[in-house]
Amino acid sequence: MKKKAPVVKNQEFDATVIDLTYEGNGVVKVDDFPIFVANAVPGEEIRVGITKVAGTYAFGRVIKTLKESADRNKDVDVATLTTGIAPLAHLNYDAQLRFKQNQIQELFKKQHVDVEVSETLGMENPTGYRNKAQIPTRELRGELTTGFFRRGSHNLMPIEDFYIQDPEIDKAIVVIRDILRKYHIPAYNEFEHTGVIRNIMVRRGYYSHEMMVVLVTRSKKVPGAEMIVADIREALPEVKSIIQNVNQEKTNVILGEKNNTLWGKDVITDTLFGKKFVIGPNSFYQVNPQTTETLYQLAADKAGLTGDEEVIDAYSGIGTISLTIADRVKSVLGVEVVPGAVDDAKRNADINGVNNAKFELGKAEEKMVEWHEAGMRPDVIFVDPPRKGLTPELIDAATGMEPEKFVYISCNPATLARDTVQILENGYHIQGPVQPIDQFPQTTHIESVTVFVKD
Ligand SMILES: C[S@@+](CC[C@H](N)C(=O)[O-])C[C@H]1O[C@@H](n2cnc3c(N)ncnc32)[C@H](O)[C@@H]1O
Repeated sequence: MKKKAPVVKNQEFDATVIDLTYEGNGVVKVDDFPIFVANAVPGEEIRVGITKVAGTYAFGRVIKTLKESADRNKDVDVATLTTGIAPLAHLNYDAQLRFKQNQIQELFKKQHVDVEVSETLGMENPTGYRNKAQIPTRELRGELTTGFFRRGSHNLMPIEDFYIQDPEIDKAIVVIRDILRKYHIPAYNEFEHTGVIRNIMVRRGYYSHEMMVVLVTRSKKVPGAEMIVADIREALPEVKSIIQNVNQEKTNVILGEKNNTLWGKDVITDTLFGKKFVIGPNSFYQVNPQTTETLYQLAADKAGLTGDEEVIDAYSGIGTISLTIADRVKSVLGVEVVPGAVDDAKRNADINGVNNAKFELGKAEEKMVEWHEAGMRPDVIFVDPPRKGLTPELIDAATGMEPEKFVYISCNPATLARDTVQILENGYHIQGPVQPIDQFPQTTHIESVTVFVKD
């Protein structure tokens, strides 16, 4: 029989925070029954108020902190902590880095994989790093408002300082918001599926300072588009590209597939390792330009490239890994599922005069099987999948091609640890420690590089 919850809604009591969840919530327990509390740091003593009781757990809030932890970050305001933009910001940066190393260790342990995990490589200045913002807009008090959703909700909280974004992007969001207000452009209403502007996306090249503005709209047309474009150009001279992206679906996915360039170029450029990259609106580009070079350098070094290798770069995006390693290998073949990103990758190879890199459009899990069946024998395979990780078919095909090295760049240690079990079963072992790199400070996201070598 299900045990009755030992707490009820609105109950208050004092407790010690004993742990932190993957989502960054503190954990307190009553008779072994877990209660998840936002903005609570392990070691702290708090007065908890129960906000919701579910079957086997409950949620609570901090009513009062009775004893503060030395790991608490005091340099962050309440608004940032209330939104979901920086769910680890209540921890000081050292504690965040330890949390990430520890998460990876725990997830491997759960899979019974014995592996060493190095200390997380962190940033010197771990705020204001994001080169891309995707800001939701909603009508609040009769006007289009920008901000971020409160944690675990779709209630927009108006904020102007997004804490982890490039401050120039924060300023641009406010400017664009005010221009849209000036022309009375209605924001999206997700309940009624009405309104015009769903999101404002801004991307800014870290080195180039080129800015792209994408207005994501529910409607096919943007009323007053010409005036809006003129005002944005005048107010934000860094803007090189203004695009309308149409998303008419009832979905949480931000971008639709259709883009309409309202003014300027259809891409912006940025630089990595001295190479130039064009980046289109739908293309993935690492959001932390300051740590991306470290990440790629590490992956390339760990692969021990000598110049003779035939390489596969699965999940190749706009070709950043392929093109930054191209002069250290014989050839590289990328595969990527987003057509615009493959176009960008091909353009990037041309721009940089790289002629030993090729890119194919397709699902990595299908292409790898095709290439395996065609008898391809790469020396090194890099994989850099989205959070859902690899498929069993991809792992079988990749290991079946018997590369000497298999370099796994992961943004989700849970799927990394899961996939590792199969890679090890298929005749590979882990070389050296897993290296976490903090691509996403203040958030619970964890990036790492793991190298597998053929037994
Ligand atoms: C984490 S990003 C890595 C991109 C690139 N390696 C980089 O560092 O910029 C993952 C990429 O995989 C692509 N992708 C997602 N699912 C895919 C699939 N099934 N097959 C191929 N590519 C896929 C995404 O569009 C995205 O560009």
